[in-house]
Amino acid sequence: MTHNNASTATQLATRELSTGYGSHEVLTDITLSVPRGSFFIIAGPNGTGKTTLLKCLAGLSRPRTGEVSLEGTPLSRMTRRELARRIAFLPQSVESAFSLTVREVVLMGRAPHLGMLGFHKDKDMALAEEAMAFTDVLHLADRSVDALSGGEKQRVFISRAVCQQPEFILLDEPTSALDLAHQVRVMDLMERLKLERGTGVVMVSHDLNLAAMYADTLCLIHQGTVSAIGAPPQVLEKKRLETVYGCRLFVEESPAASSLRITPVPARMSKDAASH
Ligand SMILES: Nc1ncnc2c1ncn2[C@@H]1O[C@H](COP(=O)(O)OP(=O)(O)OP(=O)(O)O)[C@@H](O)[C@H]1O
Repeated sequence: MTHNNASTATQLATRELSTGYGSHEVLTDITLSVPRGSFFIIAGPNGTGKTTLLKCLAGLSRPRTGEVSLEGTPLSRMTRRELARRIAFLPQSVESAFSLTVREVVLMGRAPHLGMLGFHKDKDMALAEEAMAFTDVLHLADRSVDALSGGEKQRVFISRAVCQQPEFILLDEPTSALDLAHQVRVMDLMERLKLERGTGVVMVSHDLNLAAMYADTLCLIHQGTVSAIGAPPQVLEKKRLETVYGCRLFVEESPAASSLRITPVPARMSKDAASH
């Protein structure tokens, strides 16, 4: 089922966003928007401000100037609870302080939706089961999260975000510690969330090849500003990427999904790269 267009009017957007830490300005004048039902990937070299941007989009950091808004309402005017109902954020690493079972962690996704007394209802339990099935962790439901592998844990925290039923899900490098099969699994899950539930997916990733295959919009950040934004083939231009990343690259047609494939070139082969 493809999500209808009614909700694509809902946008998570920044306008002239600038921010930093102390005297260090990290992001300058970032204006972008992500519609619901789209897959938006943020890439760029280390230390260029991708995580900082994602935290601003999640409402966890306030920009110094400019604004982040959801459906036209500035995040700064929304309560934490409302934000948590509408936007799920998965940081680079999630540590659980207590030894909780997978079901308990996934149920935590319902917290922003609970009534005054904070009791889970049958509906919350059913949504947790559904989220665990969607992310293929149902068979782990009664296991302690602490005793799971990195890939399994990653899926549990994605499951918690799915259970939250957010309009937007924001993920910081969710595939960086995963093997190839699990990388594709996480990307496929996000694609299903986008298509079946109309969720807006915003992901920070260093993997330009995955971005080329999955992103509707790729945003390349360089030195705190948007270097390029658009469909992956428009952004993944050899000269631009070599300038931004400061290395030689092969950029060629990939056999997969008629997308581009980017390969960094070892120094000993860099003469060959010039001709590609
Ligand atoms: N809490 C902080 N206090 C001070 N400086 C910070 C803080 N967090 C990040 N920075 C600095 O801000 C800059 C951008 O950091 P950020 O984590 O947003 O970059 P990034 O593009 O996500 O990097 P990476 O690809 O390495 O994860 C870096 O120079 C970093 O050292």
